[in-house]
Order: sequence, then C-alpha cells, then structure tokens
Amino acid sequence: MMIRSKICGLQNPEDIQIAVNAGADALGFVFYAKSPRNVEMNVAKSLIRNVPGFVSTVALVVNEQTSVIDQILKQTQVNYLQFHGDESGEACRQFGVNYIKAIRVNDQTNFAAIQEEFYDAKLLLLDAYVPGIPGGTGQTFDWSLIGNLEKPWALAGGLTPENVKYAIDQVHPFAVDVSGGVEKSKGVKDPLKIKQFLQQVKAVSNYE
Ligand SMILES: O=C(O)c1ccccc1NCC(=O)[C@H](O)[C@H](O)COP(=O)(O)O
Repeated sequence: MMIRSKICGLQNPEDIQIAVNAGADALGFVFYAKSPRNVEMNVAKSLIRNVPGFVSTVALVVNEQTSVIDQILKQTQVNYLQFHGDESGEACRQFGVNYIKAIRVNDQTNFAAIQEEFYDAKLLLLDAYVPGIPGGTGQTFDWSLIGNLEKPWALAGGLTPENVKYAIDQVHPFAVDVSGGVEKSKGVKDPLKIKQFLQQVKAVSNYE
C-alpha cells in the first residue's frame, strides 16, 4: 500500500521544491508564533500560491482565534486546517474546510471518544505527548498505546529517515508526518534528509 507523507514546518521555496520533487503528498505551514517554524501570513501566502496542484497544503494552528483562522483561509487558500490544541470537534468543523486533528497520545488517550468527537476529520494525526509543547517535539511516543481507529490516521512524532521504515512496519499508518527529523537544526530544514525520508517511505510503499 502507498503510504502518504507530509513534510511539516516549511518556510521557504527551496525546501518546498525539494519536498515536492521528492514526492511529498502534503506540505505543512505552522501558524504559531511561539514556534521556530512559524510563518508570517504574507510569506505563507506566497509560498502556498506556488505549490503545484495535487500537492496538498496544510495550515497548523494551536487554539487559534476564529478570526485569525478565517484570515489564514482567505489569504492562503490552504487545502486543510490541522488543529494542534484543545479544539473541540465543533471548533474544528466550523470553517467548513477539510481538517486534520492532531492527538497527543498518552496512556489516558481514549481513541473511541476521539473518533466520535472528530468523526468528520479527514485524518487523525497521532503525535507525542510532551507537556507544554503542542507539536513539533521531535519525540517518538509509545506506539503500543495506539488504539483501534477506523478512520485513516497519520503517525507523527520523532520520525526520521532512519526510523520511518521501521515505524511503518510496526504500526501501519495511512500516512507519516515529519518536521524535526528532516532538519539540520531547530526550524532549519535539511534538503538531503527530506529526500532520504521520502525515499524511505516510498521504498516501504513499494513492498507493502
Ligand atoms: O512544528 C512546530 O513547531 C509546531 C508547533 C506547534 C504545533 C505544531 C507544530 N508542529 C507539528 C508538526 O510538525 C507535526 O506534528 C510533526 O509531524 C511532528 O513533529 P516532529 O516530531 O518534529 O517530527
């Protein structure tokens, strides 16, 4: 089966080009001022405008005001919203735009309740739970905590070119999502690691 991939935290046209050419299915843009990967609206607008068709663009937000999200949608015409905070299902669906809900998994995570709350999410994105950090932690989590999910889900959290094949073999996600694992330093993408990561994902996809 083909495993879908998203490269997250993109901030410049060069890295986008590398990711697109190497076959990324989706590109993530962080709209969260506290993140080293944050993109200003005008920059995001120009970056997203130049992403070719059939490559999805995703705006990441954390407990953001409705008016700001309205602006993101209006200015960038991004394809998906990805919610990383404590947003309810109702808060996520109020924009009438396809959305992804990030779930920071720990031993308290109730997968049945999540599936019910976010029944119309296009994907659930399972990420590491690190207190006080909403995402992009670079940490893996205990994959044995992943419960039954009927809807497609993406594995995130601490993935790298070195461990992504193993991770896919272990938990069989619909998609994988990476940020820190394809960086040289916090917030600075490494073109070689982006290519290697996507090559690894495609290699698994070919034999699965
Ligand atoms: O990247 C950030 O800084 C960030 C900040 C706030 C909310 C979400 C954020 N990123 C989310 C992601 O990039 C994804 O969850 C990613 O797949 C996981 O990150 P990583 O463990 O660094 O690969």
